[in-house]
Amino acid sequence: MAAENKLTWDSLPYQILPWLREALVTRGYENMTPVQASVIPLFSGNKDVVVQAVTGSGKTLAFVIPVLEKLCHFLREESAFKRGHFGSLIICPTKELAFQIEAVINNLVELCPDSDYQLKTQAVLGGVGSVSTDVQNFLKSRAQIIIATPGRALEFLQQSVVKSSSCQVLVLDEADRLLDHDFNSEMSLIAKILPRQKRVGMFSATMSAVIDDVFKLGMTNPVRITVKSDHLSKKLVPSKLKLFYSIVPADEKIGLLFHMLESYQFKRAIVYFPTCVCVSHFYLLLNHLLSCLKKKVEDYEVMKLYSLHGKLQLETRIKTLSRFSGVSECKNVLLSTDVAARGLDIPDVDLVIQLDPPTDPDVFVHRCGRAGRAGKTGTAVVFLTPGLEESYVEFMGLRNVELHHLSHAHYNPQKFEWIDMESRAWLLADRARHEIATKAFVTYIRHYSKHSAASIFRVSALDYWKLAKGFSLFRFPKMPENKFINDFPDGGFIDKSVDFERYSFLGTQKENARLQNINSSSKAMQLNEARLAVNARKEKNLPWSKRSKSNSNESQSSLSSKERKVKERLLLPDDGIQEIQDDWKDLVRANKRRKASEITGVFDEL
Ligand SMILES: Nc1ncnc2c1ncn2[C@@H]1O[C@H](COP(=O)(O)OP(=O)(O)OP(=O)(O)O)[C@@H](O)[C@H]1O
Repeated sequence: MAAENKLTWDSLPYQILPWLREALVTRGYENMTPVQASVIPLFSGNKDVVVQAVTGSGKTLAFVIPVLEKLCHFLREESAFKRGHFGSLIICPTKELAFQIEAVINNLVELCPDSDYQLKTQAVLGGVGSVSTDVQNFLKSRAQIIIATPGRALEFLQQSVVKSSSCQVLVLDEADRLLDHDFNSEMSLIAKILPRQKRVGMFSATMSAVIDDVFKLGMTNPVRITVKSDHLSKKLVPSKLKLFYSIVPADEKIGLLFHMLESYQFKRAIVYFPTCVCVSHFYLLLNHLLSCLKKKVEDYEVMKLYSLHGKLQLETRIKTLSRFSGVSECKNVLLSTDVAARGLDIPDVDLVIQLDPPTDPDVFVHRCGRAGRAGKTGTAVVFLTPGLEESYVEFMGLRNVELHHLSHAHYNPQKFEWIDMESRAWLLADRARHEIATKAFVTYIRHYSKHSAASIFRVSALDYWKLAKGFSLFRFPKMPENKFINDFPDGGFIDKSVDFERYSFLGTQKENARLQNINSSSKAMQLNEARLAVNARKEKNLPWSKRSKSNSNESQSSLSSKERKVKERLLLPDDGIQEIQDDWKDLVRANKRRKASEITGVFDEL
């Protein structure tokens, strides 16, 4: 990092522990960054701090150094923490970030020659093993520094053998995220469990809404420290990070993305998508398009794609991140949800592309901030669709985030028509791909409805035809939003040439199940027809006054009340019981999954 004004470790108003100073220099941190110079003396002393500093400015060391110093001082006086006690709790919103913080600490601690200190860390993470395993490991290792995600941190603290009375420091990394409504209740309970006599540090690049919560966490005399990109500007992003927007119709986004990934010079890029299924769909599709290019162009410069989202196993997520960050001969591109938006420090990410702005404008700053870190240059581009979304530029300007227009003079949409053709052929080859694309489309719309800037991002104003084309859909799914679609086609069929009766799965098991389903549906239809005929005959024999009542009872009774509600919600035309039952089953499954993911943590939604 460029040392502005040479802030050496010796220029601190007190002397940093000699082993730590040496370890820092050995690890390449010759000088302090501005945020470290401002925070360390206060937080190592007796102040609680609320720190807002631009992405990539070195906030991690700004809390890691005080944490290590406090624990070393404690250990020097008390020689050890009692069994079941710990000295510091660092909470962050994602597992990836927890591992990253743990690595930064261990990287320094392993250079500590003084056997008196023996500082140890433990990651305590939701969805990883059980809390009782965490406790067993903790009692065995006697780790003094716990790095945890909020839900598991609370569970851990609630175990009777875990004693929090010796906790000296509480750190909230990405504090604004930890104090928002998703985690607020856990954080309040954690604050009640921890002793009052502790230092608290809150860190983030965005701190819009946390100030009211400061006192809830037991901060007695907090100091607010704000470090902007340079002293004169109010900018919330690093000065070497250039922010751009491009106006792109929804059906041209993938073409333009391809163009940029092909023609831009970069080492590592992160492309953000709104939901896990969107990442899965576009990861598969883009990989296919890349393989097409490799066949067409002989010396095509290979680009490697990676996908990351919260529905992947933790092990896969960690492996993906390490491969994406590792040495590579070619350009590396990570397709991700917001699971990689905050805190991740991946070397040499120099390009960030957002296919859509995030629902929370603060997340925009964090996403962009994966590039242009530690004084390096970076570029971040967001795609906006023409119409209402253009006002996002002004909206962000009011938040001191200045976006510049990026035109793509060398981009010729016609040159990318092959993408539409290849995508179509690829989807037609396997009905499963169309199912994923459909799910991605639905989750996209659900996600779009959650934008906090609701006047800019209106579900009713979306261009559904172009959007569906962007997802390569052959048929609109049944969903309440269909009422917003102009000239909604009969049965939702967009591409009438696709015969859905014959549209098959590549996998034999799925295809057999589909064929069986068709078979049993047609049998059910025959039975139903027979039943209707019997009913019609019965009705003929009924007195006239009772006819209509019995008719309505008949049609209603074949559906359960829940199914009826689903039918109403889906605005279905009266097109068969089987489909309603399928939709109902899907909804029940989705609800179960949602409940399960609520238990494992909100970030699993990403
Ligand atoms: N004193 C220093 N000298 C040189 N490099 C540093 C120094 N402090 C931190 N860095 C490097 O700067 C990069 C960014 O640091 P860090 O991840 O702590 O940023 P951050 O402010 O927490 O960012 P974010 O807001 O995105 O979480 C890291 O690669 C880190 O190694």
